[in-house]
Amino acid sequence: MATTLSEAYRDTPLQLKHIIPLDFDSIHYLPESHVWTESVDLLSVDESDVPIIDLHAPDAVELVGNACRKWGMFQVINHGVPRSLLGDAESHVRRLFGLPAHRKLQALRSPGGATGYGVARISPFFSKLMWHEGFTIMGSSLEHAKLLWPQDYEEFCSAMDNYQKQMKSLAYKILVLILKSLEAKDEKTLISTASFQQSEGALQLNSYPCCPNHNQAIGLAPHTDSLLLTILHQNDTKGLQVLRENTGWITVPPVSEALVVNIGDLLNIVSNGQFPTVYHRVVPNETRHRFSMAYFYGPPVDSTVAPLSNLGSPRYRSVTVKEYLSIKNKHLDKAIPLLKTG
Ligand SMILES: O=C(O)CCC(=O)C(=O)O
Ligand SMILES: [Fe+2]
Repeated sequence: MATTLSEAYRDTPLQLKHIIPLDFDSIHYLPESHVWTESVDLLSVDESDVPIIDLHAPDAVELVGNACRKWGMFQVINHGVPRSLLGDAESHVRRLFGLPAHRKLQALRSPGGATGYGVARISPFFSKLMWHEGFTIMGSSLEHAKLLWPQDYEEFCSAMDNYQKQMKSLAYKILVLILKSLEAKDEKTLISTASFQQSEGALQLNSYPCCPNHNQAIGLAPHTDSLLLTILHQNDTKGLQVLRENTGWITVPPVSEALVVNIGDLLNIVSNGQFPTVYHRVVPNETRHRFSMAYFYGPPVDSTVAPLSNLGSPRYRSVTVKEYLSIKNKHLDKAIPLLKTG
């Protein structure tokens, strides 16, 4: 039977501190466990020229290709996702994270599990904890939504289903543009063999409450996303930053109407290293509560990903999605270098 994404994400049981977020309602200082000054360089540049691409522009393929090569990310406008749908999903996210801590803990991710309420999955790789709480959905959110709102879960589930459906179809459109920009001769083969139409997706809801002493805290530690690409909606509060060689951390400003697209590790492999995965992080804000919704899009978990054949001798070995996720779970940043062929 085909492996599901949530099976592939299940890992060895974690310590509770790597599952249970802080009770942000009752804590009004930055605990020592969350002070990052020694381990993270928090220097950042505020102005940003992250590309904003109109998906209907006649030269969209070229713009997308250039952005992937130079930035590993971009923002898209004219993407066809109705504003009302984004607003509706965001209001459900606010409602979820606005619940008191004891209610949210009803839907806590299980120690070896992949979905539900909890801290970021990358947490065990860092000695300090992050100023963040998350909620992960893979497929239906029913199981955990019922625990949060026993009488009143349907609206949340249907908003999340709609949101995922829209994101999946947008992700597919963007992927096709990206593959065209690589002049993928075997684009057709790639799409049909990996049956990207039957792709896998996961939705990660993120909340970064107002943070005392925010200059010493981190919302989400530097990381790359694992699948092909990520589509991110952020509320009107900045915090997302991307790492640029020779410049440092650059803020990706919230642009109303725009969605952020990040290249993930699997696309780095498919592009034979032409599109590097982008390192990104989130810095918390002192006075504003930030929310985001990240949709991770990838091929079916049992399918194989390899550099496209028209892009020269392969710099990475081929790997199944399942195997890649298991390597990433163990090695985080070292996962991609471990696949290098030469
Ligand atoms: O909150 C954000 O802007 C980024 C979230 C993110 O990077 C993730 O969920 O992987
Ligand atoms: Fe991310």
